[in-house]
Amino acid sequence: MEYIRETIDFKVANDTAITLGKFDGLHKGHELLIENLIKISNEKNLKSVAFTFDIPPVKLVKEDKLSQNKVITTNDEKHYIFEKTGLDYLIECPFRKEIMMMSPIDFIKWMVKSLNVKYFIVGEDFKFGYKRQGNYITLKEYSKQFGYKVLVITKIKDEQRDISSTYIREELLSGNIRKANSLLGYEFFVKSKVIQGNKIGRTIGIPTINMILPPNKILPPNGVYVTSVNVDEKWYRGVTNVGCKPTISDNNPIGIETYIIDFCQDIYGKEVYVSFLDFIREERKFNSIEELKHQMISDIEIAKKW
Ligand SMILES: Cc1cc2nc3c(=O)[nH]c(=O)nc-3n(C[C@H](O)[C@H](O)[C@H](O)COP(=O)(O)O)c2cc1C
Ligand SMILES: Nc1ncnc2c1ncn2[C@@H]1O[C@H](COP(=O)(O)OP(=O)(O)O)[C@@H](O)[C@H]1O
Repeated sequence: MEYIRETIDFKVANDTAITLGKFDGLHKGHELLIENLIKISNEKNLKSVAFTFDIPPVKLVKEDKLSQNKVITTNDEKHYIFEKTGLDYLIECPFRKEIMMMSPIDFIKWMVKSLNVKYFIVGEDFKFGYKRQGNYITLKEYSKQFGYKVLVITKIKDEQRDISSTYIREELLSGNIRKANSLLGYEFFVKSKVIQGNKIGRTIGIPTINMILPPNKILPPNGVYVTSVNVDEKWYRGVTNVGCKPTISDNNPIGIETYIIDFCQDIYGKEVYVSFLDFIREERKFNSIEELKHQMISDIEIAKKW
């Protein structure tokens, strides 16, 4: 997959089929769009393209609180998931003012000219162009003029409710990891580098990898979770604390740290993936590190048996 970013002057020489969106979380609904995109690209001999913006557009349009702009997947995590889909191109377009101001027709012209689009594959609620004025009907109106086809994909439902990034964010923020994972179609994960912590872990015989997260990454509520950890392409069972370690001090920033079961390596600086499987308990302030250690040992036992 070719990853095009930090430019609005992209070009693809071949004819293409394209899907567009924010794709936050790349959930089951997005997966259906991508499956259709790949099928059509193969049938019609087109290159497959996913077009997304490099930050959630809402961030530039409204001066909202950070909590309302949190994402399920960062750009880097999204790139990692897209990489596995087998698409030909991922375009992560900078969300610049000139693009925000483009009318729907100008947006279509731009796509057709720079990417030779022969097929648009979009969800039924896809909106584009200035003030989100364009939708799939607009795309269809101009299809003859510009020589492309449009396939509209109906949203997948979970019982009565459409599967959406908003739905999944709600479930994650409520701590319903298993529900969020079932809507995502994979396990919610965090990808980042291992940094130095307070070095207390090893003194109690439970070393933990500490990870720094971008401020806009959504996290489940503070607590202890069963996780899977990927180090150097190998998966291990883990047990992860999300929170500010109130037992250690009162002003730790929120972070995530993981004890990896049956693992003994120095991995500072390595990029790891921590996938969340289930909630064990809330984070608590213990009276001593010794009490915390006892609790951590029983958390590890739960994770081992899970
Ligand atoms: C399974 C697990 C459960 C934890 N639970 C709590 C907790 O309830 N309260 C708390 O203050 N810290 C908790 N922590 C964080 C510990 O305080 C932390 O791992 C320890 O201080 C070592 O930190 P260090 O890696 O920075 O040295 C937990 C950590 C793990 C791995
Ligand atoms: N089973 C394990 N789980 C997590 N980290 C481990 C494990 N075994 C060794 N390590 C290493 O130990 C480091 C954590 O030790 P710790 O004393 O908690 O230090 P820190 O506070 O810097 O995280 C990890 O970053 C990792 O390199």
